[in-house]
Amino acid sequence: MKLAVIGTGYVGLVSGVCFAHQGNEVVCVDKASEKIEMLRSGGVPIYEPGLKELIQTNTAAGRLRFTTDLADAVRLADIVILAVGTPSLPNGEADLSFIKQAAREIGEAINGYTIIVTKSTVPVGTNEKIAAILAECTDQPFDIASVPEFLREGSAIHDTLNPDRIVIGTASELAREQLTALHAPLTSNILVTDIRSAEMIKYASNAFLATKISFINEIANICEKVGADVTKVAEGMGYDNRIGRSFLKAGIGYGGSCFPKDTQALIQIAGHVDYEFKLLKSVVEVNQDQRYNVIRKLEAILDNLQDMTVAIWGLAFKPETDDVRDAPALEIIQTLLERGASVKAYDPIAAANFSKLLTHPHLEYCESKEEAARGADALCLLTEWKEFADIPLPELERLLRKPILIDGRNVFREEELSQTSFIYYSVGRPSLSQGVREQNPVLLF
Ligand SMILES: NC(=O)c1ccc[n+]([C@@H]2O[C@H](COP(=O)([O-])OP(=O)(O)OC[C@H]3O[C@@H](n4cnc5c(N)ncnc54)[C@H](O)[C@@H]3O)[C@@H](O)[C@H]2O)c1
Ligand SMILES: O=c1ccn([C@@H]2O[C@H](COP(=O)(O)OP(=O)(O)O[C@H]3O[C@H](CO)[C@@H](O)[C@H](O)[C@H]3O)[C@@H](O)[C@H]2O)c(=O)[nH]1
Repeated sequence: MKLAVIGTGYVGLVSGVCFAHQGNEVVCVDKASEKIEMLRSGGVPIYEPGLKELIQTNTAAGRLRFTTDLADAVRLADIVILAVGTPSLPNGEADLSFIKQAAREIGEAINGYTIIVTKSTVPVGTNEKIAAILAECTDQPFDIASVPEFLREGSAIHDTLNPDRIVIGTASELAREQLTALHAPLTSNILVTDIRSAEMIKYASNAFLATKISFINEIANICEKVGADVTKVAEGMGYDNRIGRSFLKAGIGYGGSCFPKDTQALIQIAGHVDYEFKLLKSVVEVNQDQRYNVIRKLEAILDNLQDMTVAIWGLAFKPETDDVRDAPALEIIQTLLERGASVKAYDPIAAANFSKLLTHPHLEYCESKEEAARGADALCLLTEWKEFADIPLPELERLLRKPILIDGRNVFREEELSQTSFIYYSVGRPSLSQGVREQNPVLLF
């Protein structure tokens, strides 16, 4: 099939490349000419394991090309995939301006029957608005479909080539047939729904996963007070198939380009139909507060952060990505700086993107984890990059001025810590934190 993919962010680029890899003829379009130039010259604007190689293979095979000319790509395509951004507006609603603009441009370009598929995450009812915009711009025949994307950054190619399910929301029999044929090589688990249900499936899925994370983070906070270990609690819960093991890792809360924005957008979607989504509001509130536990723990040990030097390991919102959108590290570092600390930060991949968001006279970006730790009064681990877990703890202890380690992702194990004199706080594992070990909680019931 001939596909045009509009937008070369994570979703557009990865899905375009993967569809090409399946043997389709794909043109990826972006209005950002610097991205297209980079892609044409063999570069990749995002860090995603395996993506560069897959782009090279499929470009060389002549199945994949890149352009800024949306009209040309759309004219040649049987199926047009919309994968532009839907960022948050200040009130939390999804900003649909990129979607509407792209829909107008597509409408003006289509040439013969075309299926327009929305992969961007959009509020319920948006695909109908897209259809209305298209109809205003063309008298050519078209159908629309909502095919939400579920890939995760860092494992985007694997997720796209091995999806748990494909959801196709459409009212058109022809679109259903063609889109089922397009996705059939990826999975047999294809669910066809009406358009509004498909749009809702995406938000409900992200909101549910975010709820699991806030739930386990609250359990972790209670574990710290009652002397239980959240990693054991999560393991014990996860063996129950009705609960499942995934998304029960306690930490500093979720970040990234999706959960924060999509939870806020769903609260707004509900609000527009006069429904207060109380549970999801609490999920967001818990998540927002969770990252400040890092600061609270530091202050519990150091008392005052003024003139302290704090090392930060990890800036990306999760490992294996250079994406720093809504990364918890941002607010944590800003708070440290506001409280008078100096910060030495290191991330293997994401520092360049992070430094576009935050510069400060007391914030230094370091070239290695060792450089960041050297001479610091405390170290906070915020992203669980593998290289952090690999460092021998006695070596780390020698680098730091004070052996204080706040592990926001529960990376280190008791056996490793027992050979050191670290004051160690993790998340929901009180038996490992010296501070709590010294004052075992008394349970009055
Ligand atoms: N990032 C993810 O992991 C992920 C996963 C699933 C779903 N989503 C959803 O997919 C959508 C895209 O997310 P992303 O992170 O890939 O986006 P992004 O913001 O990183 O990239 C979007 C791209 O679209 C381009 N663009 C905007 N308007 C255009 C136009 N008219 N013509 C051509 N190009 C245009 C922009 O220049 C940009 O490069 C969002 O709705 C997001 O919620 C994202
Ligand atoms: O047990 C867990 C799992 C994740 N996280 C955090 O949650 C955030 C999101 O992680 P993840 O879901 O792995 O990454 P994303 O790339 O943001 O993917 C989510 O958002 C995408 C965009 O909508 C969806 O397509 C994916 O299905 C959905 O998992 C990160 O900050 C993680 O550190 C935890 O704290 N604990």
